[in-house]
Amino acid sequence: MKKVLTIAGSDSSGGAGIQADLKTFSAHGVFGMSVITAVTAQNTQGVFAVQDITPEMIASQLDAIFTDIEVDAVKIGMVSQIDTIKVIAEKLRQYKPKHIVVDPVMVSKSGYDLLSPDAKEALIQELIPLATVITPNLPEAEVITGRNISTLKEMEEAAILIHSLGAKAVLVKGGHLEDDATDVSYDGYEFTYYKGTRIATNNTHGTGCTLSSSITSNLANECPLNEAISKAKEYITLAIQHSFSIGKGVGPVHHFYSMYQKAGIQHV
Ligand SMILES: Nc1ncnc2c1ncn2[C@@H]1O[C@H](COP(=O)(O)OP(=O)(O)OP(=O)(O)O)[C@@H](O)[C@H]1O
Ligand SMILES: Cc1ncc(COP(=O)(O)O)c(N)n1
Repeated sequence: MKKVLTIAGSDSSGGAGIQADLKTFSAHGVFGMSVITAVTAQNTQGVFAVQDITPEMIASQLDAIFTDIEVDAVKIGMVSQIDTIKVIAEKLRQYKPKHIVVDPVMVSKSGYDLLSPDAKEALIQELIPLATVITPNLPEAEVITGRNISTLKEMEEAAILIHSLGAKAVLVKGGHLEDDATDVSYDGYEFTYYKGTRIATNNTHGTGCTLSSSITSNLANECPLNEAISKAKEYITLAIQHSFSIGKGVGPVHHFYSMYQKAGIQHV
């Protein structure tokens, strides 16, 4: 069984962060491990408090995993602070996992800063050069490039710019577009388009975490990058189609559909 690691924050309500990542890993049949960077008190309505884990504790978690277990792919989500980013980058440069998927989480769907504003530059300089693929949504791509992005053409231009910062490939996600939820990737040679019809639902908590964890699982399972992304796009589309309301705000996506489907069991 392939072994995958998420380095991310905990979402107490289970829709995003570490919890979404581990659910996605299980649904893909890979063995999930986690390094927790921050604990958030959040629910479907908002983020109410954040406690960052110390850089020393993050380093210890990474050492514990990498000195014992061969890791097939890593995903990075919420990284919170400059020192958190620096220690993660240092350890990943030391242990050199084959695949690193960077989801540059900045602001939650509910509008809370999950990345300290002064840490944006560190994320760009330290994590982008390590990325097999980086998966910004439109607001994140705007912060990284300093440009406004609202069309497919502007998404392509942003992908070229972010690629030039050192990522091997870039996937600009269209979840925040007005029309279709089409994503575009660029690997330095060509663009690939992942078409998605917009699903009319408010329950999209953790879509980005789920997509990046699905890509990570597929890379661990030795899919070439474009196939890893297109399978992940199918997975997130099904997960959004089967999302549901819990609580009073933005509900989570459904993670077990592919398992039910494989087993021939009706979705419940
Ligand atoms: N309403 C929707 N219908 C269909 N696909 C969607 C919808 N919303 C998002 N997606 C898709 O979900 C994936 C994640 O994109 P999105 O832009 O939502 O990421 P994100 O903003 O980083 O998510 P999050 O911040 O919740 O982790 C992309 O493939 C995007 O196209
Ligand atoms: C710990 C953690 N990581 C990531 C997100 C982003 O997800 P969303 O944009 O859906 O709020 C989050 N809310 N919490």
